[in-house]
Amino acid sequence: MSTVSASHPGSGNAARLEVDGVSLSFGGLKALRDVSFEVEPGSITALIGPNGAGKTSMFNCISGFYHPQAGTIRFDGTDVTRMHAPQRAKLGFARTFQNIALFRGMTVLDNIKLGRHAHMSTNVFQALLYWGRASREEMELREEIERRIIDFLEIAHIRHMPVASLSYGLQKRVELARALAMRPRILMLDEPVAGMNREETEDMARFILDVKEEWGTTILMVEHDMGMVMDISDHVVVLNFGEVIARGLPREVQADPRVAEAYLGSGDPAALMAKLKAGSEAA
Ligand SMILES: Nc1ncnc2c1ncn2[C@@H]1O[C@H](COP(=O)(O)OP(=O)(O)OP(=O)(O)O)[C@@H](O)[C@H]1O
Repeated sequence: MSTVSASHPGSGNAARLEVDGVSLSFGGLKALRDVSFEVEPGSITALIGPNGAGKTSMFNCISGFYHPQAGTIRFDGTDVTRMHAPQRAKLGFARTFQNIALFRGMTVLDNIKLGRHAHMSTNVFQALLYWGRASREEMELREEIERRIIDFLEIAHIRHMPVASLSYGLQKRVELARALAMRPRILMLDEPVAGMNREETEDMARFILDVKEEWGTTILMVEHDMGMVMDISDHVVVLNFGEVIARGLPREVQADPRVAEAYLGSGDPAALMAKLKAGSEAA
């Protein structure tokens, strides 16, 4: 397993996120209605719900791609609701994407290096200029961070390979590495195990838990794999038709008839448990 010490640059720097009364409409369609929840520092919170429930819309409001018409998003007490995505990245927001967003022709290491740019500028070209000006000490510090992330995620053997040559599961791991290179205070994972086989899913779940436990990073994820969500989350928030219908510990959410109804059309938690179990075993 990994050897990252408690003195890792990301440790002890977790942030609290508060979503308070957020509403978002697209024309006449209400994608989010008065959504409120908290993500505690150093915890894993999962945002779940059936297709079209509003999970991606919520994620985009938190990372700054969308701006809600009502409500407030606070990050360690700072109101970030009107801030743009690059400003939020500078505060410590980092995210991965549902469809992998890597430069496929570039090596793993170069992709991870691009994670740095969040703290320097708003685009890659400015980041490249910055590297030219950065002091030797800064460069050494960043290289140390990259080396530790690469060891941590067990990708040293592929660091000089082009991303396009890697399996899907490894590409997702490189995307996580790039997000970690931003030294996030909150890590937002958009369907981190979508499309993965069981072994890849278990590896990714282990790495996500390690990020929380060894770095203390606050983690918010959207994920459809219920087995994985229930295994590693501290807190689960359930959206349906843009509204929070349940939130709490994984076992509380699983036992909630409103959640069973949203997923199955009936309020039988036992049937939901059976479906989740079947889904996990089939994957
Ligand atoms: N850019 C947009 N323009 C118009 N409607 C949108 C836009 N983005 C989302 N919607 C609508 O808002 C609602 C919520 O969509 P959203 O993608 O947030 O749900 P989701 O829970 O992430 O779904 P899925 O699990 O299928 O990804 C849906 O009815 C969707 O069609």
